[in-house]
Amino acid sequence: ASAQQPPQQSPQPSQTSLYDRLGGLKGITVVVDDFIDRLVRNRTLNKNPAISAGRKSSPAPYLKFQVSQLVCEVSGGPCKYTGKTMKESHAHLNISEQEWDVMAMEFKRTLNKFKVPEAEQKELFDIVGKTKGDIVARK
Ligand code: HEM
Repeated sequence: ASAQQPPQQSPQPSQTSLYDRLGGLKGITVVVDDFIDRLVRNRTLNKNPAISAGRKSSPAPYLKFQVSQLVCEVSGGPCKYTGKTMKESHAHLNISEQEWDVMAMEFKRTLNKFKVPEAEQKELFDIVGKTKGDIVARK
């Protein structure tokens, strides 16, 4: 007998994409809409003059579009993100560690509001967490 048998079954497809579990673009755009609305009115973030100026150059509807495209792409959806890199779009904003935490808290509020399950929340936080090094500029 040969030492190596072919596997009897190919591995099960692990699961549907995060994109599909979020409800596709309909789910993603609704979540992003609420999240960006929270960020643009957040007092702590608006105290940073660079962030406040960035809001003028990038109106909320534009941010909602770009962030939705990005989330769609990285969660396995059919979109192609065509915006700037996270470093290019945030380097001049002088974002602090504390401002990052405020953003994460608002994100959590949005996800809870729409009852996004824990597993999907964790996957989203892992994705967002990877951008921290490019977005946070100071302690
Ligand atoms: C404390 C955290 C964050 C703050 C305060 C913030 C704020 C901003 C501001 C003000 C702009 C517009 C900049 C300008 O026009 O000069 C911007 C752009 C953008 N941000 Fe953020 N952001 C944060 C985190 C994130 C995260 C975590 C993501 C996604 C993972 C993200 C995705 C984007 C995208 C896609 C753009 C548009 C890029 C383009 O113009 O092509 N941001 N952000």
